Amino acid sequence: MSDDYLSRIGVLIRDARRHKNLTQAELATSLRTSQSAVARIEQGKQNLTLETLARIGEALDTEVVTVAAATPTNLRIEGGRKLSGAIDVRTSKNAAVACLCAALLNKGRTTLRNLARIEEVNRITEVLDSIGVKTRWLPGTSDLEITPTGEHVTLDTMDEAAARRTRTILMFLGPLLHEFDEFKLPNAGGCDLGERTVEPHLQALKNWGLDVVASHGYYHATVDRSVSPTRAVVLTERGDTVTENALFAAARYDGTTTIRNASPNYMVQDLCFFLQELGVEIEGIGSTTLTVKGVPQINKDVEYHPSEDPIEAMSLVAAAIVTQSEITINRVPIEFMEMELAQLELMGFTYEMTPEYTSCNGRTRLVDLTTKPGPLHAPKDKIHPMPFPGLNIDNLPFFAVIAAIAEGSTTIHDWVYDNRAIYLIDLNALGAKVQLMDPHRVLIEGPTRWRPAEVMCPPALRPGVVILLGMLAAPGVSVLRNTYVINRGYEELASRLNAIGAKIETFRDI
Ligand SMILES: CC(=O)N[C@H]1[C@@H](OP(=O)(O)OP(=O)(O)OC[C@H]2O[C@@H](n3ccc(=O)[nH]c3=O)[C@H](O)[C@@H]2O)O[C@H](CO)[C@@H](O)[C@@H]1O
Ligand SMILES: C=C(OP(=O)(O)O)C(=O)O
Repeated sequence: MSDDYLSRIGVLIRDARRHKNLTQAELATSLRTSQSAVARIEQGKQNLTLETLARIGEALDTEVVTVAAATPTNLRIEGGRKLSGAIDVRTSKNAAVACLCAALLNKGRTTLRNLARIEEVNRITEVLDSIGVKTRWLPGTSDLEITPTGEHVTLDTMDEAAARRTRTILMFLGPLLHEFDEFKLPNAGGCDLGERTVEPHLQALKNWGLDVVASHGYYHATVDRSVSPTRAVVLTERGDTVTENALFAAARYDGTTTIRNASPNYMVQDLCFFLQELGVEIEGIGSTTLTVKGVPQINKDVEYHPSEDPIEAMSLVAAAIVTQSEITINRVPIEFMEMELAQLELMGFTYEMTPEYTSCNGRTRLVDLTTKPGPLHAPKDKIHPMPFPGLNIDNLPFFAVIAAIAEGSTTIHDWVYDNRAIYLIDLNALGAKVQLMDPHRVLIEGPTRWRPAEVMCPPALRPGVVILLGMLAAPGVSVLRNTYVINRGYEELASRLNAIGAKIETFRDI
């Protein structure tokens, strides 16, 4: 490589690292090299092998320096087509990750049936495999078998690159506090949505003696076995994964725990159902107070079917609305879509539903929903999320693309994430009129005269899909670049949409 080329790559790497808020030392740790080597690379003073470039690309989650098989996936979308036919909602990412972490509580074999085959699950199975928990897709199925191979997991061999690409690693704290008096985990990653809190997890787990110090890119955890919950554990945020961590701790605690301000959301319910299969007694599922009678040692061969994804259901409803299509969306977990549908009805949306039937977990209620195309108008009031049974925060971004086709102005207020609403202005490249009022509120003027565009996928899952849906609406050929984040949460989304009439081609650079 010429020196000039090396310094250009160096600048790209430096910029991508800063964008990820990593220090040179933190990047060096994930590359298993020294801070001075990273400094030399960024100054263009270090010869780079293709393998090193690929590893840097992975660590920074950027296409800039990615090569070979790790090149980014792009989508070419021929928009303006109507969709028709039927599509099934797959099982949810968020229940999958909760159950995968819960499998760490079990010394027996766990089989998770019909799991979504998505990148988020792949990252966690990579982490599990690297610490001595064997994972295996049963041939010809989407059933994942998880078997511990020793008395304890081996954290020293953890695939840190995989761990750092997901926030889920934070949910290893709860299961691992039962295994070790002292351990360390790499810091959590995931979608770039601004700062996301960790403190509520640590406050919750303190009740079981866990103390965590974060330094140099790791959580250093110690467990004081003399500490156990003496009164109700009150969560300082009604977070989904916080509640899950508290449940992991309570599940193998030799006693009964009451968890207050628990999230009653869909993935927490799925986790509770799975923990019940493991023999843990839980009362109050679906409410904000959970009472858990733990089982100190769990060694059971169990299977569990996580339920269908309300966020995918909402994504598909939005796809139908923006393409003005009549489609049937099968297996919609209706309890977790009621607010969204009520909000859509306020905007003039109509649909039909079948009677309810039960998901394979035996608990979650499903319907098949048929969308009816028709004109939509802006709602009178702002649209905002609330903890379940409110409108799901992960479904909020889809209202942006829906508001863009509705007549009038819609305000969307995302109080939850510091950095998610901002990605919605990428819809403007497709002709939408989305104005960022402040970091948490956007104002959308509809209807939109869509036009095709080439857009870099935002580094966040739901906004990425929102842009994709805008492209489905826009007549002409659009390109969405670097879509890893979409694959983090949706299984084969492009080909499944193609099966109902979309025209989306997947291609890679280089
Ligand atoms: C794997 C998984 O299940 N991920 C979901 C989970 O992430 P997770 O449970 O990790 O969500 P976070 O803990 O990051 O919470 C999201 C944001 O909401 C804020 N917050 C949360 C609760 C609360 O009572 N008050 C409050 O202010 C947090 O400070 C944070 O900024 O919940 C998020 C919010 O529903 C969803 O977007 C994620 O898809
Ligand atoms: C924010 C999301 O997920 P995660 O918690 O995995 O980042 C999401 O599913 O939209």
